[in-house]
Amino acid sequence: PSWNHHLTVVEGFGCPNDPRSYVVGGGLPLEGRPANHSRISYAVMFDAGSTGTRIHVYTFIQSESVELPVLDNEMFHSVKPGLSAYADSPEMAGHTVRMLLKVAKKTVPHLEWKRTPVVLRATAGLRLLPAEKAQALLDQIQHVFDESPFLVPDKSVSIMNGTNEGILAWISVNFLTGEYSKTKNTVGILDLGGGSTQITFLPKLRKTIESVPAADYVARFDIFNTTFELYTYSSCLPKKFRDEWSFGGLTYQVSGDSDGYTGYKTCYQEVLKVVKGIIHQPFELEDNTVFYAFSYYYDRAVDAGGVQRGVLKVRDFKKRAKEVCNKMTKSPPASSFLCMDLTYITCLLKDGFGFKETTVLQLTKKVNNVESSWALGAVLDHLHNLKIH
Ligand SMILES: Nc1ccn([C@@H]2O[C@H](COP(=O)(O)OP(=O)(O)O)[C@@H](O)[C@H]2O)c(=O)n1
Repeated sequence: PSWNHHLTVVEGFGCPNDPRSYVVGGGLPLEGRPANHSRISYAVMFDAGSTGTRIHVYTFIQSESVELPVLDNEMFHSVKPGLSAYADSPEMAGHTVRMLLKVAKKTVPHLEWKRTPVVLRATAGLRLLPAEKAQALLDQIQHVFDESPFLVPDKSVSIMNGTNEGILAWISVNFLTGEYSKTKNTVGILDLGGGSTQITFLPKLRKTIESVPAADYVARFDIFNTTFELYTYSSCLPKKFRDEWSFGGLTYQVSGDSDGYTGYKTCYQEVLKVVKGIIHQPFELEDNTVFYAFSYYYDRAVDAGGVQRGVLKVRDFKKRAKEVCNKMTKSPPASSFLCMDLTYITCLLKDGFGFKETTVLQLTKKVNNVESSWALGAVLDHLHNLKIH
């Protein structure tokens, strides 16, 4: 199979410097596209996350000879807060999705609307809401989709489980790095969201698969006549982000304990209580497996001033956590949750998953200018039915 990964930014959407929205494109020059043997198609995926709702509009070139399509374009736009903030006013959730659909209408040519699928998958935010509140939000969105001029497939609006989030993010990143076709060099993924965290990789040793504590740590799916067998683990962990934390229509005031101890060591002991023992440590986390870490891993590394050319060792998180936390004992911090978050990440990586301090992580927001998220994998699964089980 041939792969086209030459994606370049060609046009901004909305405000040109707005990091929440952009379009990438490039791919093959138009005159280079074989007219009879390939066709252009579009797909719309909504990521209803705990901290925001995002729309991805993908343009694919499908040639007859290649099983998977070539990604030509991604139009992306995001809004805050996430849909769970509208737990008591579902019509606001519908309004959010209706507004974002305007992006799809601008991107997809009019004639293609009725052939273009629209799908929404919700993650931790809706998973954590009472079932009837989450259902009211989903019903409202289904209604907006049904009213739209796009193709609405069966089960187009649903809550996705954490395991699928991990697998689909793995598919996305390996599709974008082009590592699918060379199964030996696939990269692992680490995702840390507002309400859940995932680790997924292709084990090199049989023992890693054999030593999992439960069957749902292993995911299988078919692509290119190969069955991939991945180690995947998704965990939902209590977290204290922000000084005011809103969820499901309630706002929680979060404050420090004035009599409590401060500093990295004490903070680490506290975080350890949450992480230790509840996360399975996979048998192998070999130094030669590259892990791509995104979402909060990336955001917090940037906040800590620690991303150098996108590469960071586990011990760099620890170093920055120590500096930030120990400085806090002397003067008030610039960002009140940075100490806690960096300590949390260090603890999750070391004592949670069992990474070595020397493990190198590839911190990334985008791969080849396309958002690193499960959304692309979810579209590929939808279009090609990868039979994940
Ligand atoms: N396309 C995306 C999606 C999420 N994110 C970041 O990922 C973090 C949390 O993601 P999320 O709201 O989807 O959380 P979960 O619902 O997955 O727990 C935030 O820092 C987002 O800004 C991103 O950078 N790009």
